[in-house]
Amino acid sequence: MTATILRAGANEANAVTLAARPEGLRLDPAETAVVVIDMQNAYATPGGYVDVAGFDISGSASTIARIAKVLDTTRAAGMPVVYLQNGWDPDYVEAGGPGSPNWHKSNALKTMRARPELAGQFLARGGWDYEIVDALTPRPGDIRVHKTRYSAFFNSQLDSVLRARGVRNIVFVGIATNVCVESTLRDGFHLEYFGVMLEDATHHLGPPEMQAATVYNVEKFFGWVSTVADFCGSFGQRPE
Ligand SMILES: NC(=O)N/C=C\C(=O)O
Repeated sequence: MTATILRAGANEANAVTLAARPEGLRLDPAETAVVVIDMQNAYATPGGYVDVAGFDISGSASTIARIAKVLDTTRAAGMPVVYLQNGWDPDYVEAGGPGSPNWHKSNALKTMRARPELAGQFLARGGWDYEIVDALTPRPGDIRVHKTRYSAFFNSQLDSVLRARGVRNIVFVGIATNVCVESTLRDGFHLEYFGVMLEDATHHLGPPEMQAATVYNVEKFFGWVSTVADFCGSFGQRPE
């Protein structure tokens, strides 16, 4: 850690120092939220969409356990927990038809088209695949936001939910590092949010280089990278 950045306008008296790369950050908990990206059965449970589509989800159990620790610390510190849930209505109108690139690129939609016996199973609101994994079930006071594309800022309530609470700093956890986490952190950057990714509370889709590539992108261009231990150590010391 070479330097420490205090976000302009933040309340220094309340700020907490978070070890991060490329610089440490001083963050005011009153302006900080944890955003949980897509910790749904689809992405983190055997039998869910990405498992059936052939991606390796062997790292998801340890990721879930580390996210649970982050959320305990976040709630105890009085900071908002915002859960994103990726998916569409049961008729898949929100997925877009052939006129949408999403229709062509979504591996959930492609897998269901290739295997008609799976039609309707993946990422449909109201179904098991869409639900948050049991171990991370939202608690009273947590916020759920639905999203229909990789970036959680696109056509969703996320920006309004955060701005209404005065949030300027977003700590990201979830799956997948290289798809929805990175897309959302990038869009947050362009909306002037300070984005921090907890690298060991995220998990990639595809080969391990994908995790490393996003860590590089975030650290070098779009935000800051920290760890679960550093986050819990810093924010866990605040009185409830
Ligand atoms: N949550 C994600 O990162 N999703 C990635 C792929 C997909 O939803 O098909």
